[in-house]
Amino acid sequence: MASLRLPGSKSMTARALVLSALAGGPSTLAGPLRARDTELMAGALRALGAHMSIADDDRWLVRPHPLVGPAHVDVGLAGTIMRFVPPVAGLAEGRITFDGDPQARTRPLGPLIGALRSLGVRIETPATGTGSLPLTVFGAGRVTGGEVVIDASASSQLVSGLLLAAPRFDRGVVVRHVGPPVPSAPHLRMTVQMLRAAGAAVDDAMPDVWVVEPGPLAGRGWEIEPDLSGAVPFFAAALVTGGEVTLQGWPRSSAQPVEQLRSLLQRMGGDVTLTTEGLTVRGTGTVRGIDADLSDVSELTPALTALAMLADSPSRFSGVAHIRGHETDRITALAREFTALGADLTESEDGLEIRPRPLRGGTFRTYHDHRMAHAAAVAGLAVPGIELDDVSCTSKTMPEFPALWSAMVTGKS
Ligand SMILES: O=C(O)C1=C[C@@H](OP(=O)(O)O)[C@@H](O)[C@H](O)C1
Ligand SMILES: C=C(OP(=O)(O)O)C(=O)O
Repeated sequence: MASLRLPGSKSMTARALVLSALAGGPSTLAGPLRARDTELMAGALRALGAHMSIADDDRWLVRPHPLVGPAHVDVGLAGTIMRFVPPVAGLAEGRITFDGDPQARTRPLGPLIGALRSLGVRIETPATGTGSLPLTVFGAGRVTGGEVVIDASASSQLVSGLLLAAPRFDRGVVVRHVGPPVPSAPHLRMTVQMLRAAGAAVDDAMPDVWVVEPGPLAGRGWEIEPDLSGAVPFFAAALVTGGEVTLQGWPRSSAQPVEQLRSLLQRMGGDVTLTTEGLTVRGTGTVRGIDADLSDVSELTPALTALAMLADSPSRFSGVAHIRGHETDRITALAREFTALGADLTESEDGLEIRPRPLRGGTFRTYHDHRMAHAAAVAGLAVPGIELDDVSCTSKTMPEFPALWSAMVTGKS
């Protein structure tokens, strides 16, 4: 039995920082995530002029300030920064350059660049550019805004980025998605919910259309929920071992996709309950294979794949073609690394088919991807001798992952 206190949600922390930097007065973030992605996000907004006090682990303070360049934004490997900050840079005055880790340069950004240009933002990319980093925004101090059509099938963040800055555009924004389905719908709902909490008028009643009216954003106190995605490998551990894992401090009502997760874990043989202590997952030690569309919770694919490999029947995961553009091509990376450990799994264009059979130990490459490390950790509960080539990638969203994991495994949490 383990009871864990996990850091705040990466997605909520990123949104709260952006909305706070664009607000008319100061804001606080209670329980923020301190990790590479969110520290770089705070650094990016600070480079644009916002005052960020983030020394205290439990409470960050943001004081908005007029946005100005010149500035350089290091996005690291964070999708949230490369998609949420260029629209903010358009509102700043001056030249703002963006770049990141080598793998960040392969992540899809073209639709956002095109959309921002059509909304009146001047952006330059190298002549050899392929619709990704590096790029330069020549901020004019204002963005006209208006209607824009975008294919956001590569990432919901392409829409979220436009929406978060849109109240500050002269005409707000109407975003229409055209193309294959936009993944990660719960993250879009989180964007809309947090915009409304900051006082923005948002209409998302029509499928694939989002309308944000121009208007002020209010500074406020943000309560950041514990990170549900970061909790999933720990919940998976409960299923694999037949144990019980509680995520402390879980709110009664959440902006994260807890119902989708509950349904998946229950179908795989777990029991999920919300008590006064938190969100508790119980396992029986038997894991069941499932056929599931993971598009709502695509970032959980690596941990769920590891779980499916330890199940008593095959699984098929679909709906996640776009995770080939996450920190690494997660479909290929999972297939390659688990096959090397003796697994029988095959890639499809939009997912994975997993036929469980005994695995052996060996080296598991993470490709700088924190969630690959989570997958290996889950598999390692049942298979001795799996060695990660690099565990430091977990600092992207949870630097304390290695310590928390070993505390759980050794019964100290
Ligand atoms: O907006 C966000 O905070 C996120 C949206 C999702 O991105 P995609 O839609 O690209 O999957 C998710 O996978 C990512 O980890 C965080
Ligand atoms: C896809 C992820 O991150 P990012 O915000 O960089 O897209 C993730 O955390 O699984």
